[in-house]
Amino acid sequence: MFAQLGSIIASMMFFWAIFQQYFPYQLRNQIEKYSQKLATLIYPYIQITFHEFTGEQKLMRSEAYSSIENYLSTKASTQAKRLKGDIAKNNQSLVLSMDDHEEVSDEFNGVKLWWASGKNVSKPNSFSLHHNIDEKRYYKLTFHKVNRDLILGSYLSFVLKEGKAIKVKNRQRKLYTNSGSYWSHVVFEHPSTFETLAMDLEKKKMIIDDLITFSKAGEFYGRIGRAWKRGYLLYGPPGTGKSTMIAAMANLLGYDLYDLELTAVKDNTELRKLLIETSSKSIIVIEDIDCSLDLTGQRTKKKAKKDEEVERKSGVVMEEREGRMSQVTLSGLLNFIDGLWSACGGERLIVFTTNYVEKLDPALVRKGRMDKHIELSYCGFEAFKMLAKNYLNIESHYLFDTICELLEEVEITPADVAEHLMPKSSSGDVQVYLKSLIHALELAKEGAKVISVEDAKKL
Ligand SMILES: Nc1ncnc2c1ncn2[C@@H]1O[C@H](COP(=O)(O)OP(=O)(O)OP(=O)(O)O)[C@@H](O)[C@H]1O
Ligand SMILES: [Mg+2]
Repeated sequence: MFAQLGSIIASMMFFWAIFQQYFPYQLRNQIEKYSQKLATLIYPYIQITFHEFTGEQKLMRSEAYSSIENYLSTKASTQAKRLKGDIAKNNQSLVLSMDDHEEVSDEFNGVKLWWASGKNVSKPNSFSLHHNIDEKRYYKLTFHKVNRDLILGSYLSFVLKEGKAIKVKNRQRKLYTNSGSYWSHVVFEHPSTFETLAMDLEKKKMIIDDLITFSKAGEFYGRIGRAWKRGYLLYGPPGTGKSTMIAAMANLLGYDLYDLELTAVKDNTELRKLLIETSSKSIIVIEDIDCSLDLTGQRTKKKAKKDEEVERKSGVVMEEREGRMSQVTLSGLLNFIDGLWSACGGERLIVFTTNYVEKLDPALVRKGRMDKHIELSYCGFEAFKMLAKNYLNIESHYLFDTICELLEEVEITPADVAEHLMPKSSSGDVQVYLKSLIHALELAKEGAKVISVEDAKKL
């Protein structure tokens, strides 16, 4: 009934627009005033329109509009008959929104309201080179006037918040790397998750809990007057899953990753600039912190040639590359972590990785700076079972007992185990993979170092 009433009022307005020019100015004002009053009397609904584009030139896409679009996407997919589909998030999931001139209803605290989508089409400018028809989309919210306070207050802020949260969930995450003093990024599409990460189950659960608690604790950090940040130090031998875990963290929280290459940063000023440019909801990663920073805080500018040669041979990453001398100091990094860092917004994790935790300066790893120290270690039986499940899709096998015994005596990294479990032929015989692993473990037990698959084959 009200829809009809609406259209009657609309047509009245239309005729009014045509005839008003024939009325004297004074009278026109009076008529307008009373007709508005009459309209609100018989039409007890309030309408709010949210246009897609805002700003003076109407070029800026309105944030409210896109939040509403996201918020309505779930409602649209169950209620609307005509939908628009679009691809989002790593080109994998489909995002649906309602097509033009569709309507969906919503309920908030027992109050019913309606959202309609619409568009205004204006004729193309005949002088314009582009004969695109100018379409201006909008969402219109209709609700009863008795609910005005509720809708304008809590409902709308609820919609905007929900919409933003959905957007964050659907957005494409990015992996940033620094080359000199600026960041460049690619789409972050690492498949690693905590489910596929092989490690002690209890430890894994603790880390996940810690991360989730952190991501939800914005209000808490604000209340106790601390910056919303957390530092992790991941340490352990190469191939134990430090980098893999960082990717899993980013996937779990939906954060962007900033992979900071300290050796490419010229000095502390440049470091500060880079770190300030990072956005919130991000993880800043400094890999192999022991190699990228001279931890005495004093940079050795000239190295004896002999030393250099030794380093090159042993494959140690050098701090000076291609003749570039990085002047970033430990104190520069620490100052940032404690000082400026705290001032520039929240929801940031900083993760350091190292193979040699004992080499790090105590100042860098003390509590409060690095809140959590996580050791990633050699592959235990539990971790092996997880890898076997992921790689071979088996939960038990008669060879597991042998492997369990061997793993207790031999130190082998998850990366090495994974290497043996990788499918190498189409037959995919589980036994062959497990035997190859047992063979490697036995050899290692006999005193030889853990050997790779290739070496095992040669033998
Ligand atoms: N705990 C693990 N769970 C599952 N896969 C793992 C694990 N550890 C290592 N891997 C596998 O081994 C490969 C190497 O691991 P990763 O790069 O994470 O090691 P890392 O600890 O970062 O080593 P480095 O200290 O040399 O940087 C990964 O591609 C991953 O597939
Ligand atoms: Mg790594």
